[in-house]
Amino acid sequence: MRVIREAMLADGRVRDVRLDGERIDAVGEDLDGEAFVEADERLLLPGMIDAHVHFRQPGFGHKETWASGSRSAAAGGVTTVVDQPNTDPPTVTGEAFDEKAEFAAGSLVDWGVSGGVTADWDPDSLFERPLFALGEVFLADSTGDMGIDADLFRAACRRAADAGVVVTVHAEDADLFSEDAKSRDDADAWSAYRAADAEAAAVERAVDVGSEAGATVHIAHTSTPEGVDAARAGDATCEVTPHHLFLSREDLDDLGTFGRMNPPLRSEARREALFERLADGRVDVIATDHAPHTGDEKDASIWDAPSGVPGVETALPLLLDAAREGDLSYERVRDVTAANPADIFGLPRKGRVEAGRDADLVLVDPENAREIRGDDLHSNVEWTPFEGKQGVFPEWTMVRGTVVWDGDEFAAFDGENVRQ
Ligand SMILES: NC(=O)N[C@@H](CC(=O)O)C(=O)O
Ligand SMILES: [Zn+2]
Ligand SMILES: [Zn+2]
Repeated sequence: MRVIREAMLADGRVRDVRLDGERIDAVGEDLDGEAFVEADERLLLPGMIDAHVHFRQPGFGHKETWASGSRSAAAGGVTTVVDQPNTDPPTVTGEAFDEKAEFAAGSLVDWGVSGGVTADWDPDSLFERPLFALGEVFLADSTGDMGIDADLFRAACRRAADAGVVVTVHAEDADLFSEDAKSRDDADAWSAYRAADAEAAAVERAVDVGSEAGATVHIAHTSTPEGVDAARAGDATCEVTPHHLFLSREDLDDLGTFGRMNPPLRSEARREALFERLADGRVDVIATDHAPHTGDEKDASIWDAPSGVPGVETALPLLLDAAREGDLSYERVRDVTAANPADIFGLPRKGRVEAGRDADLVLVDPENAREIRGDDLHSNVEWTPFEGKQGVFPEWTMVRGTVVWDGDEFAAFDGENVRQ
């Protein structure tokens, strides 16, 4: 059996990790076996589970494909991705799920597909499929215009509760958007329009409706400290994106319409308060909301540009750089990128460097930071909102025992549905 020798784990222990095919066989000292990698105390982490990506197929393959999106994931240390339902057709029927699953079969990393909710969804056929989660359920319109009303949300929560499936929620309350901002045409107008207060109000409603229905609620891309606090107060889990942790309204002068996304960038004070909640354990999950649009599409007025930014390849590198700077512990990085999403979404084989789990692993030299450049990334869209920031990228990424990215090239590998 192959052994990764003397790897530093997130908690600081130096251990050998022995692999048996697709699984981790043992974690210990001086393990027998054939040396596969001398880690020399470089950091070995469980691969990131990115519970929120938009890989765009079927329907929008000019923005991203499962092939390009999953290569980008692998190069960023992500070993499992979960796709969202705002494709064409939207993933709101069993048949649409099957159509997307055929595209997903071309993924280089393991994957899940969530089912969505619209007025013409078909819950009976949808819940027959191996859904990763129900969601993201859009309480306000975003890309794809899948916003739904309160009654349908309640009904959807009941169905999810019956099926034992987690509901993931895009929580913004459009009634609280600030119409005044519509007279402006600068990039910051989007942040003024989709006001910060509109998030916590929607989170509160979502956790109330969810608990009444007996559903387990997870708040997607929580962008404000008030939103995180409301989720915790209501016993919901929450995820936060890298863009809301590493960018704020102050960056919009540079980003222009490329910095438009939902929920939008917030004030620097809110960004700092969000980061504090990441560092101290109040944030459960980091997920990217990787939402690529082409440069041509983004190059429009603030009211016409589509919402969303890519991020699947830069999330772990940005977090590892924050850890290198001492702003975050490696244990927190491990928990929010792997251990917690595995627990919240029920993936017993993923998320930890532990005997019996899948060998989904990332090796990094924690001091080796480099500049993030859109040109170096592997998404189909050749831009990043994090251009010029520092990132610590993986030396290699392994999915179920196969090195799918060796820092230079991708292997041929078939990712599998984590729900099957
Ligand atoms: N976040 C975004 O601004 N856009 C997402 C949709 C979404 O997650 O709301 C997209 O699919 O483009
Ligand atoms: Zn969303
Ligand atoms: Zn999304």
